Amino acid sequence: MSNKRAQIRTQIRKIRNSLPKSQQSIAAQSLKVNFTQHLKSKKTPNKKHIAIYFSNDGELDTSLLINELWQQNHTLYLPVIHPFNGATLLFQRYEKNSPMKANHYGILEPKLNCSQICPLTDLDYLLMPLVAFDNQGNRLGMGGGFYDKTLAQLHQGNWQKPQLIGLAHSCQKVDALPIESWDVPLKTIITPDKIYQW
Ligand SMILES: Nc1nc2c(c(=O)[nH]1)N(C=O)[C@@H](CNc1ccc(C(=O)N[C@@H](CCC(=O)O)C(=O)O)cc1)CN2
Ligand SMILES: Nc1ncnc2c1ncn2[C@@H]1O[C@H](COP(=O)(O)OP(=O)(O)OP(=O)(O)O)[C@@H](O)[C@H]1O
Repeated sequence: MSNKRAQIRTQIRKIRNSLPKSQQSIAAQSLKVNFTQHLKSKKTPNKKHIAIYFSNDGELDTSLLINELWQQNHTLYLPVIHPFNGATLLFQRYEKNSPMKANHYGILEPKLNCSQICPLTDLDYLLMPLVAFDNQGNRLGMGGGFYDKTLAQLHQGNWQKPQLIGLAHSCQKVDALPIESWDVPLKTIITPDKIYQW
């Protein structure tokens, strides 16, 4: 792992973990507004299959957005760390009463139920956590390679679905990230202040 990537991770994780609670709450509200507006701007009113994540480590809080998307009758999924297939993710249906358990990192995920897993290319949107992003839509994550390995199957060709959308605080933006061959750049990143599109 490049030292520079590790340095950026440590630095940005520290900054986002020190955001005051009041700012986190405002950011969660703005995320809800920004993503729902983004959906509306697409003028495709039907219900979508959307993978999201449970916030951890100072990440942009998704809880308000989750409730809003349920109210709008979209179908939601959360990442589940694959029980044996290396460090990849499965996306499992998430409903209000889904049984949950903490994963290796203490992040809640739905208890594995194979009948509720959505194939990656059946998702309309994949909302992704990230530690840092840059001016070109490159993404640096927590360092497990979970999302990159999961997306590797898509990266081979031209795919329509899912649309990859990164979620981040504005303070997670850097000018340029040192990129690696397996990094999958994002076309959209939503922050509380701005929607970036490439
Ligand atoms: N909210 C959220 N969920 C997610 C991710 C994420 O980045 N955010 N992931 C994105 O891939 C996957 C989990 N990846 C993670 C990788 C490292 C750590 C972490 O806290 N690492 C500790 C070391 C802990 C240990 O090794 O036991 C650390 O770096 O301090 C957390 C999640 C799946 N779910
Ligand atoms: N497509 C891939 N194929 C094989 N190995 C990969 C792939 N993507 C990432 N890796 C491995 O995973 C490790 C971590 O990758 P990286 O630092 O890019 O993770 P990250 O983007 O920060 O984490 P995450 O995607 O979980 O948020 C790398 O050292 C690399 O060896």
